[in-house]
Amino acid sequence: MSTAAPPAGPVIQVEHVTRTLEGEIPVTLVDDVSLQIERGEFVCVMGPSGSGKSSLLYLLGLLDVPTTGRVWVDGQDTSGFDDDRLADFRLSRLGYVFQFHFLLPEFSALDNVSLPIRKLGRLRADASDARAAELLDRFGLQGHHHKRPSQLSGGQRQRVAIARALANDPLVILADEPTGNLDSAASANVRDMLRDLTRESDKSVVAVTHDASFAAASDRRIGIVDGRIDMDWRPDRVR
Ligand SMILES: Nc1ncnc2c1ncn2[C@@H]1O[C@H](COP(=O)(O)OP(=O)(O)OP(=O)(O)O)[C@@H](O)[C@H]1O
Repeated sequence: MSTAAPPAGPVIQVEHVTRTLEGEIPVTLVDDVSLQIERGEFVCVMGPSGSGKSSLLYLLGLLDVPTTGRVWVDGQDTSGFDDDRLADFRLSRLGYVFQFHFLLPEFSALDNVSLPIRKLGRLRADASDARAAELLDRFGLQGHHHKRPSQLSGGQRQRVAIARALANDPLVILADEPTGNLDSAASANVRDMLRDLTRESDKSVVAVTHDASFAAASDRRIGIVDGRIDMDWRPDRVR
């Protein structure tokens, strides 16, 4: 699968991004973070519980809007985007994998992957289903296309979720504890699938995780403490 994106510039760039929750006692979730995610990087975000990792991932993935600062995706400043434009950007350029799969329980695996393709509207229904089937097969789900999420194992469900995240050929996959509910064999499988995406294409993966094997497999480790970047390490750059 190829992406039509130009191979220039970071795929996500955030500058001086802060996210504050207003209230009697305001809470700062993300505190003046600036970073760039390059094309093809496998990035692992780590840090103590409650340090703001998920909050940062939501800002990178346009699932939340910063209180101050700017987020560029694919070279475009998203700060002036209205909700429709943000939704379109999420659907066409970004993919998400969460700890809980969030598959639609009443739909088959095939429909769960095909629905976002149909929603984007670039392919007809039959072509959307064909692409969904191809993605499921790629992740070893032959013979499971017509099963509902409840008829699949945890690892299989997460592979459907990865296929769904790839449905519209995104530039980046944002993953929040993608192996948090899986046993070690299924975790390794999901980790390798995400890593392989960054090796076979110039897609990037940003994964929030407590899984040390993710960090070992990553190109870059970002540490978050108290909503700030505490470490940003690329092993290949220090050799
Ligand atoms: N909607 C909210 N209202 C109040 N506090 C919140 C809200 N969302 C997040 N927080 C708080 O903000 C902080 C950062 O949360 P976040 O989920 O980003 O951390 P995290 O590093 O991903 O944690 P974990 O590893 O436990 O998932 C935490 O202290 C959390 O309790």
